[in-house]
This record gives sequence, C-alpha cells and structure tokens, in this order.
Amino acid sequence: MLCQRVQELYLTDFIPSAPVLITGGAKRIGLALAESMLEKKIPVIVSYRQPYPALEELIKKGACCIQADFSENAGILAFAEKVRAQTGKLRAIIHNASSWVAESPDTAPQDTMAMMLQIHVYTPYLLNLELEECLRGQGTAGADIIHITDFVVEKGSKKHIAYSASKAALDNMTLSFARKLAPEVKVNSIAPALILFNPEDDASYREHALNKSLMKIEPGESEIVNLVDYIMRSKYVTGKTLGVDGGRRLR
Ligand SMILES: NC(=O)C1=CN([C@@H]2O[C@H](COP(=O)(O)OP(=O)(O)OC[C@H]3O[C@@H](n4cnc5c(N)ncnc54)[C@H](OP(=O)(O)O)[C@@H]3O)[C@@H](O)[C@H]2O)C=CC1
Ligand SMILES: Nc1nc2c(c(=O)[nH]1)N=C([C@H](O)[C@@H](O)CO)CN2
Repeated sequence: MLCQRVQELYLTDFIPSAPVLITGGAKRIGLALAESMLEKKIPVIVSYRQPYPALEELIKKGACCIQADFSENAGILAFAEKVRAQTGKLRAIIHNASSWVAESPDTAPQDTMAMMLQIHVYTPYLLNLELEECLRGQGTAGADIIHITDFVVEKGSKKHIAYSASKAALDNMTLSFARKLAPEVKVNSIAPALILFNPEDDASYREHALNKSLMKIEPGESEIVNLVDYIMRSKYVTGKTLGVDGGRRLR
C-alpha cells in the first residue's frame, strides 16, 4: 500500500481520528494546514501536483502524499479511488487546491474559465460526491468539508473574472452540500482576502494590496490554520462562509 503508515496508525488506538484530506498540500497554506494536523497527531492525506521539497518532510512526519492533477475529471476520479484505497473514513476534506489566474491576452477566455471551473468547481464537487461515504457514519457533526473560497466572491474582481466566478460557484456548493450532508457532515467556506503574498509580488503591488484592508498586514497561513481548527471543533456551525479579510469590505 502506498501509505501503509496511515492505515497502521489509524487502525490502532494510537490515532483517535480518521485522516484529514487536504488538496494542494505541498506548499503555502495547504502545507501549513497539513503540518498543523500532524502536530496534533491527526493523520493527513495530501494531494500534490508538483513534488515540492516540503513533501519529503511531510512524508517523514507520516503524511500520505498522493500525486494528482485535477486538470481532467479522470485525474479527480483516480485520486478519489486512491484515497478510498487508503482509508475507509475521513475526518475532513479541505478543498485548498486552486489556481489564481487573471484574464490575459495570451489565453482564450473560454480556456481561462474552463481552467477555473475545473479546479474550483469540478474538483470539490466530484471529490465530495466520490468520498461522501468516507465522511458519513461518524456520528452527528462527525466530519467536515471546508471549501476555501475568496473574499472576491462578495464583490467580484475585474482582473480575475473567471477565478471569482468559479469561487462563487464553490461558495454556493457550500450551501447545497451543507443541506445534503447534515447532520453527519458540516460544510463551510473560508473566504480569505490577502493571506500570503507570492514571491513574484513586487513592492508596489504589496503596498497596494496591504492598503486594501483596515488591518494592512500580510497575516500568514496561521489565520487559516486557526479558523480550520475552530470549524472542526464546532458541533453547530454549518452552511456558513467565514471571512478572513482584515476588514476589506470596510475600506
Ligand atoms: N494566498 C492568499 O493570499 C489567498 C489564498 N486564497 C485561497 O487559499 C487557498 C490556498 O492559497 P495558496 O496557498 O496561496 O495557494 P497556491 O496558489 O499557492 O497553491 C495552491 C495549490 O493548488 C495546487 N493546484 C493548482 N491547480 C491544480 C490542479 N489542476 N491539480 C492539482 N493541484 C493543483 C497547486 O499545485 P502546483 O503548485 O503544483 O501547481 C498548489 O499546490 C486557495 O484556495 C486560494 O484561492 C484566497 C485568498 C487569498
Ligand atoms: N490560488 C491562489 N488564490 C489566491 C492567491 C494565491 O496566491 N493563490 N492570492 C490571492 C491574493 O492574495 C489576493 O487575495 C490579494 O491580492 C487571491 N487568491
């Protein structure tokens, strides 16, 4: 088995929790989420597309890392099959995998929209349906689905139209899956604004982005880690979008 250790740990009394599945867990926010779960002795299954250096450490810490490219539906379904082969139950699915693509003259708009829908709509939609039985059967509020969306769902984005629309669709699926899966599974969205810059972001962009919020900081991954922890501890919060945006809407 690819990740025997997850099975061994979960099937003994050493691990009190079923694994948490995090998509796009090899870098940045997804990696921080995986590391925080492992620190709490919660087993982790992560998807990764490119093999970043951090993967080695995750594997050493006991994570089950499965390579997956969600650009085609076959890749999504094959990944779901590999997850089912690793575990019969999941404590949570955190849909973190994402691509932040702006409209560009170099890419046909239909291709931009297709790419955005593929990663932000088809991937969470198919994985939620394919892994539903792994989430059920653990009691009331026994499992969570967390869709990571974006603050722009509530205001749009003139430079990331397809991205914003696809995240809005993901946000709406939170309502539908919350209705479908309650009370066994809670389903919530986390809607961040600026959390973490990208290395290529220059000083001028960074200053402009910081000034968009009241708090004017780049808060870092811990804001998402802490909110995921809160959601997973709750027995009551479901169907909600929880913003992490530094007061963006009040600027
Ligand atoms: N960073 C921020 O400030 C903000 C982040 N968010 C949201 O938070 C979440 C995490 O953000 P962040 O850590 O910056 O995300 P990144 O864009 O840095 O990473 C997302 C991950 O998703 C993976 N991914 C993208 N497309 C695919 C695909 N087709 N198949 C498989 N994997 C794929 C990437 O893999 P690879 O690198 O190999 O391509 C990467 O590991 C995202 O949903 C994002 O939209 C929202 C607002 C602000
Ligand atoms: N998949 C990603 N989505 C987003 C990112 C990112 O790096 N990857 N970054 C942002 C910005 O931080 C934006 O919120 C502020 O400029 C949005 N989404």
